[in-house]
Amino acid sequence: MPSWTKGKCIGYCLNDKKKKKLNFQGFEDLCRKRGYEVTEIDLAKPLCEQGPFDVIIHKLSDLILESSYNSQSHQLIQDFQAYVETYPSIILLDPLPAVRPLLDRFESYRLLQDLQYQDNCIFSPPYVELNSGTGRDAVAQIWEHGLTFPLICKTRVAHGPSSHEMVLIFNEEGLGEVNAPCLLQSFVNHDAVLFKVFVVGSSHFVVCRPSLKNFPRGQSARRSIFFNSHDVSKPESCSHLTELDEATLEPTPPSNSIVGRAVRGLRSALGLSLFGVDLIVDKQTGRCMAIDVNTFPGYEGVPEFFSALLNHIEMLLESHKQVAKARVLMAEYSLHQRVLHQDVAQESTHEQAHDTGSKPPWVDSSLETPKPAPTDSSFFTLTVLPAVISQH
Ligand SMILES: Nc1ncnc2c1ncn2[C@@H]1O[C@H](COP(=O)(O)OP(=O)(O)OP(=O)(O)O)[C@@H](O)[C@H]1O
Ligand SMILES: O=P(O)(O)O[C@H]1[C@H](OP(=O)(O)O)[C@@H](OP(=O)(O)O)[C@@H](O)[C@@H](O)[C@@H]1OP(=O)(O)O
Ligand SMILES: [Mg+2]
Ligand SMILES: [Mg+2]
Repeated sequence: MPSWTKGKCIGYCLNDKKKKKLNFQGFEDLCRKRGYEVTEIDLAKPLCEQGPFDVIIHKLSDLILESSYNSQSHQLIQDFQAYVETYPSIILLDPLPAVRPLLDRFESYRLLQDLQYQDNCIFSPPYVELNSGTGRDAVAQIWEHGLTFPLICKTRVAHGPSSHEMVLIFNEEGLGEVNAPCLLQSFVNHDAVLFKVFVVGSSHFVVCRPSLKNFPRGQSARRSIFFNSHDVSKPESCSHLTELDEATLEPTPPSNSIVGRAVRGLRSALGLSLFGVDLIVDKQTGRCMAIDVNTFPGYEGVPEFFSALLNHIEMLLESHKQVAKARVLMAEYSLHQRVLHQDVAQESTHEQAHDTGSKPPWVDSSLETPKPAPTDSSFFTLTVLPAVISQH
């Protein structure tokens, strides 16, 4: 057990369903084996009585959403946010302001479009946001934005059981059956295969899942299909909607380079450590399309999830330690500079040599002549700090 993990405390805050699905006890056991303390956080009790924490892992999506209409949830979120702001040394996976955009499809799909502008290798199907009324009110926009039938309708809210209720719409008539707030997106044929990319810090893992089958492009007389996304794209999903009508070859998975570009682009746009992105390969163009981004997803099919998560935490702890060290060094340096300036002032007054007796940290005592001292504090801000930070 490395000695530096001793006494470090990892707090977590997950609902019962998430703990059970992840088998989170396995993660707790792994952490304890490596010398960490692990504490389950009870948001109803004062946080300062439960810590101190070095790391907090959470999925507070339910509470964040509830906080917009429930004063009790609002208070709990405020208290949590105030606590982590009071102790900025806590490593939070992930910060609440970074999580929020992924709970709203309007925001997350805008992010996907930005990604397409920045890197024209990662596409996302065209869509229209519906703020009020029914889909009928969006007909003009649908044509204007170049959307093509069939359309897939998704709720604006991206988290929670009802957020997975979707509709496949085959004609303008069908648009009358869906209500705002929702998003209408072109359906893209992709041979019923979904590539789920699960991200943990700088690592990512790709798993294959079933997905919706192909449909003829353009308007048709078909009636709309209402479905739950968890019935089509979970590992165990078994639905007539995922059975292809024609025999086709399996699509070629997106290349490592494309997946890597999508992950890097999203990681820097989102500022999250734990997220997932769903990719499909457009049957017509062969382009890789991002169709969904999720905060702290299930990582089902990723046996390395716990070790990747703990490795990521250890990398962050180490990097915090280095930054803290550099700060101490910088403080010592400025203090020494001040002492030196005082001495120089005194020397010029008394016109005599003066030795402070203390050695600045950059003087290597094993050498006969001291290394030249840096000339000003910019040495640290420009050289030492960036070097330390860039290593992490
Ligand atoms: N534009 C699209 N074209 C083709 N199929 C799509 C498209 N968007 C979604 N799908 C299909 O619908 C399913 C659900 O869509 P999406 O991933 O957006 O829903 P979700 O409920 O947010 O999923 P998750 O459980 O991953 O959060 C996908 O797994 C895929 O099979
Ligand atoms: O983490 P939760 O339990 O809340 O559910 C998440 C679910 O994971 P799980 O079904 O394995 O648990 C995820 O599935 P995968 O992408 O991993 O397939 C995905 O559907 C998220 O959108 C869900 O988040 P929510 O809709 O709740 O925001
Ligand atoms: Mg999805
Ligand atoms: Mg989703």
